[in-house]
Amino acid sequence: MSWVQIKLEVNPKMVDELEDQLLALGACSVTYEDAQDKPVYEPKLGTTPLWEKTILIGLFTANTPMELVTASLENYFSPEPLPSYRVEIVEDKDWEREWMGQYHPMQFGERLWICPSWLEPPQPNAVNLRLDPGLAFGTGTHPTTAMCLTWLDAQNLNKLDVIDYGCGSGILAIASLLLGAKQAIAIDNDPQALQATADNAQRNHINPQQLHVYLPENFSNTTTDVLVANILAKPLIDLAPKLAPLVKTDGLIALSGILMEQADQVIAAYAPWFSLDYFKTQDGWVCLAGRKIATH
Ligand SMILES: C[S@@+](CC[C@H](N)C(=O)[O-])C[C@H]1O[C@@H](n2cnc3c(N)ncnc32)[C@H](O)[C@@H]1O
Repeated sequence: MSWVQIKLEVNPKMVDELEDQLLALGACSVTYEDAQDKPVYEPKLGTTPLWEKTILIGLFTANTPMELVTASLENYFSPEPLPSYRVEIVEDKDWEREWMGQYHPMQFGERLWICPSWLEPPQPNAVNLRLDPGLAFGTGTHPTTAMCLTWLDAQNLNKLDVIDYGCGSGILAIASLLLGAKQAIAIDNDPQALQATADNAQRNHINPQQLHVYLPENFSNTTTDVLVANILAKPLIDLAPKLAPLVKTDGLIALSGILMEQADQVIAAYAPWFSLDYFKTQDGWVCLAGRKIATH
């Protein structure tokens, strides 16, 4: 299995804070090395000498959209520029053991827990979704996923249909079903995400009749009670005219993957069909939620 890592050249004083930041962004592990121990970057004239810097390394699963990670880091460092960094693919099975020690059961809202398969759920009577980091995005560690999970937990999904647009690992579709939804449709433009969703559904004993996975081009439009989409602001804005007809009048929508400064643009793009409001903000990200209004 391959991984993707981001190496940031940072001031050693920032290491602890940035480690938390990378973990919050979904890193499976964070390690660091003093630049003088293992020089990775050539010193340039007029720049801070290497030995005053630390190389912080955040390791992510291969399909993590690194543009989400770098956008979030840019936001974190703003108004200062993002320090010098590089993103690279890593082939190293030893990392698997590294992150196994760092991925813990997590609670979202009142009822929902995401638990790795190698640990017993701390609350056996809670709604426990068993999930391990894999090739598709969506473990619950990223704030954009976490906010959607909290939103789903806060809804009464009993007997409702849910569409998870941009399903990644299928975490939101599977959580919806475990929280009582009648049926879920999971859509992604990455075939690997659809495979991961099917595998994760099986691991959670989801009835195959309740979950259907589609590439966007193979999905014949239907209407749903609830739509959740954790993609980036730009695709969400482009998709607005396509997603709007999928939701029944008075149906619910939650949109995530949006940076604070992009929220107004997303609200405006969906305004012809939805009254959207801030549901939650976390680490510079926003989750918008609302209902479909009657249009004439
Ligand atoms: C940030 S991940 C979210 C995964 C998961 N739903 C979660 O909340 O963790 C976004 C997913 O959307 C998919 N995606 C991006 N643009 C898309 C589009 N235009 N149509 C369908 N899927 C898309 C990506 O392949 C990726 O799996």
